[in-house]
Amino acid sequence: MKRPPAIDPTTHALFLDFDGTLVELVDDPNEVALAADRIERLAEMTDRLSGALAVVSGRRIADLDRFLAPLAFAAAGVHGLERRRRPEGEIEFLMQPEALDPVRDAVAPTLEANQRLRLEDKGTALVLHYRTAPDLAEAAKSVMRQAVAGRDDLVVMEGDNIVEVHPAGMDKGKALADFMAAAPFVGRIPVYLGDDTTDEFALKIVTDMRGIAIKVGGKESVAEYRLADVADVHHWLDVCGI
Ligand SMILES: O=P(O)(O)OC[C@H]1O[C@H](O[C@H]2O[C@H](CO)[C@@H](O)[C@H](O)[C@H]2O)[C@H](O)[C@@H](O)[C@@H]1O
Repeated sequence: MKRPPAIDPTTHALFLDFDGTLVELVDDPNEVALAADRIERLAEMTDRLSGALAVVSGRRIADLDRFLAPLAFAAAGVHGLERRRRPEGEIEFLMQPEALDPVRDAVAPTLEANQRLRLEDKGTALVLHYRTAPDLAEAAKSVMRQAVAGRDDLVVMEGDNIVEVHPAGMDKGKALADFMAAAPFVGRIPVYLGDDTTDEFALKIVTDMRGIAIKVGGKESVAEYRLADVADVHHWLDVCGI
């Protein structure tokens, strides 16, 4: 396992995935938690990086704000379909929730029949969770694939014990590249930390940009560097040089 190098607060920009990177994975998506001192540390790092720190998540930005309260951070939410370039800025929504109404209708009977599946409606994305019902994984994936059949404006994306449908054309890599094109990120070298398959889009872009791509955990990755788990991420954030 190759440990990441030190970070220079004057030349790097830091992008952090949320679930599985900053917070431990748990059964109930509403029950994740980050200790207050860890949130303070992120704010301190934001200051040292002159604002060049963003959370890049599959979560809605409103949900990230709830978990990171009382502070707020620059963020790309729902894999980039929501954007906020500065902590105090407005959230931009790149798609409207109505696009997913036919998918909501299509999955409703499966949810009714399989009540151990959990639907997370993020407005611009719909997620079926099967962490507590692994035997229903195939049913969840199948209903989502069928719901988008013939719709080239929607994609199915799989994550850690979830299957998600959202509008096509966006992923964490594209979101990161857009952030890197404008202040306060432009001109810096990107550093990205993420654990899941959906983070590979960003880890690839960062590798192409000759940045520092850091995979959290043991899954296969394009990333050059590794951290073992969430605890190791927080240890590294404390010693990384920012
Ligand atoms: O991009 P991320 O910040 O890693 O968000 C990815 C998804 O995170 C959440 O689901 C994951 O975490 C849950 C809580 O630990 C867990 O129960 C689930 O199995 C994981 O996949 C979130 O609920 C999703 O909307 C995000 O897309």
